[in-house]
Amino acid sequence: MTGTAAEAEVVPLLELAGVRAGYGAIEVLHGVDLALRPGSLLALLGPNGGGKSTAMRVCAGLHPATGGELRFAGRKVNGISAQDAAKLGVCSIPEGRGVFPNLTVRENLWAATGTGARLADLEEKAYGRFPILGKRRDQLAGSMSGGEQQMLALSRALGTDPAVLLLDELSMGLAPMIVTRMYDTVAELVEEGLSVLVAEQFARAVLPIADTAALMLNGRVVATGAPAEIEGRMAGDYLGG
Ligand SMILES: Nc1ncnc2c1ncn2[C@@H]1O[C@H](COP(=O)(O)OP(=O)(O)OP(=O)(O)O)[C@@H](O)[C@H]1O
Repeated sequence: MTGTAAEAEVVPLLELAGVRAGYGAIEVLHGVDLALRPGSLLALLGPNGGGKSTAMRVCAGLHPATGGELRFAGRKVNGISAQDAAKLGVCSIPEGRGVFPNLTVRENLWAATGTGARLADLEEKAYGRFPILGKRRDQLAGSMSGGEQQMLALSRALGTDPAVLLLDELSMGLAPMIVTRMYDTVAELVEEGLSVLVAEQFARAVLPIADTAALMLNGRVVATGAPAEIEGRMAGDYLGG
């Protein structure tokens, strides 16, 4: 699904062009190029510490770029706040899930109504997609399994009706079967038109549903292409079992 002239003309919904970023004096992104086409899934792969999370945080307006351009639908949005990125429809589920452990499932969904969504609608969608959440509606999120928490995080994110979903290490701490189930849901969302950027160390989990993959090493995207092509370029270690 890559490489045709028609696809090359599509304006990416979210784009990093030569983006640099760091922590204090230490630069960790050294000119990152990434382009998320509308209605597609881009898998950002690579080993620990390569800069995937930092790139995701730049995309969400949570971390400043010190160079290059962050673009949304072709428009430069460097310096955008997380709130303004959310208003543009960029929603992120950070590494570690981003649910409130001391709130119940229902209260967690309620906390996502700040954007104007109705709790009843959020519940209907969440429990429709993940019936187990309906059964756990009065349970504290922190006492649920990792997979259930991830389902809740995803339901919260979808409640805001995002255009772009940023998922950082969805597979972390989850059993392989649950990871497959979660990525099946993500694939359905992409079918429905959502654009998704996934940072994932466990490449095998996401490659089957990705439209495009990018390999990040030491703060640089060293290859971008069709999933099979990128899989071929990756050392066995990086594929994560
Ligand atoms: N808050 C921080 N302060 C200082 N350095 C940081 C901070 N967060 C990340 N780093 C450093 O930036 C580099 C890139 O980290 P980043 O988390 O973006 O990589 P990653 O590819 O997502 O890896 P992981 O999957 O382990 O999160 C690493 O060397 C890391 O130690």
